[in-house]
Amino acid sequence: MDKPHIFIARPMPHWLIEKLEQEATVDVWNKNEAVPEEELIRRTEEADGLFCTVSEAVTRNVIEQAPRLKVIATMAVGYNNIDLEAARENKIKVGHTPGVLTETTADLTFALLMAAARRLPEAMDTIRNNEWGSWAPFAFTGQDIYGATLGIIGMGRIGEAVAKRAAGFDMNILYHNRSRKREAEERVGAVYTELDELLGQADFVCVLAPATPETEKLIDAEAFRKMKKTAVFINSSRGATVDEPALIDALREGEIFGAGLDVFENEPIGADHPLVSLSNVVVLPHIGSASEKTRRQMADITADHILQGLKGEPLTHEVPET
Ligand SMILES: NC(=O)C1=CN([C@@H]2O[C@H](COP(=O)(O)OP(=O)(O)OC[C@H]3O[C@@H](n4cnc5c(N)ncnc54)[C@H](OP(=O)(O)O)[C@@H]3O)[C@@H](O)[C@H]2O)C=CC1
Ligand SMILES: O=CC(=O)O
Repeated sequence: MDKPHIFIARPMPHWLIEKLEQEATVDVWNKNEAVPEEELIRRTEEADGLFCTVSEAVTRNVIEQAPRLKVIATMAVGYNNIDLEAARENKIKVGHTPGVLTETTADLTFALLMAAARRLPEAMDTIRNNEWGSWAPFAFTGQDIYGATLGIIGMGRIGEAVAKRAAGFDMNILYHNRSRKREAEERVGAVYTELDELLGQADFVCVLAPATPETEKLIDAEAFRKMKKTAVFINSSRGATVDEPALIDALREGEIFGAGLDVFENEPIGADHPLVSLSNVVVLPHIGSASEKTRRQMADITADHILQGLKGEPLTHEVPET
């Protein structure tokens, strides 16, 4: 019998390809950029397994033109780029990587919070540009982190890990979810609030809810108006949760103090993106889970999901039913 066939949508290390080649033939997209839809259709039409990332739009169009496909495994916890309904209709299993990246992403989210609050990139540019004159009493004054109020929208795995870090800074922690998470309240001393109350009280507003139809542009112009003028907005979930033009206006007009962003409405963004030229914004290229250890583990789990799917076995982390 012919070996099954796998398409991997990114360059991957040899050990991972060799692991998959023991069971299948493997085709790899050798560019570090999203596979365009037409190419994705072409490369998956004969595939039994698709190994993808956050950047591929795995649409109904792609899925319906891949009659052999049994498993889609994304090297990410978020799966908003995959048409789950089309996958279910076509009896394709979908796997993701929850848990393994939680602490690494929480580290990055807290780093963004600190960098934006204390204006680190802006201050560093002063030295890079040879503009540091002397110690100046009111140069680069930012917002205090210690003892401030953190509002987390989406108190899931990563939200709670961020709250744990915040507790070490004696922060007051507010959170908003669709449902209360009483265990988290006990573990990190977080207080459940309605969204509007959180927006009005928080010194730091941090979005960690997934991109869903319900969270699309959840943070809009009105939400920014409700925030303190000294508030710092942090987004390391997905760009779709924020109305980006409204964020740009809020930053330009001083409705909020600053922002730390790891994700954007349309990724990648370039140097000409309006958010990049704003001095009160820290921008990162979607690197939340990017530690060497975590990315290796995510790749390995994703490869396991592919192999499990090819054998018709349950996936270790199948995406939850919605
Ligand atoms: N920047 C990066 O590199 C990374 C980004 N991410 C992003 O972080 C997200 C969260 O990951 P993780 O913590 O593991 O996921 P979880 O599923 O553990 O947490 C998500 C939380 O969001 C809450 N939520 C869902 N819908 C809403 C809503 N409409 N309003 C308010 N809260 C909501 C959920 O609670 P409830 O159901 O009660 O509402 C849940 O507690 C991922 O989906 C991904 O988009 C993840 C990893 C890396
Ligand atoms: O954005 C990354 C993810 O794991 O989701």
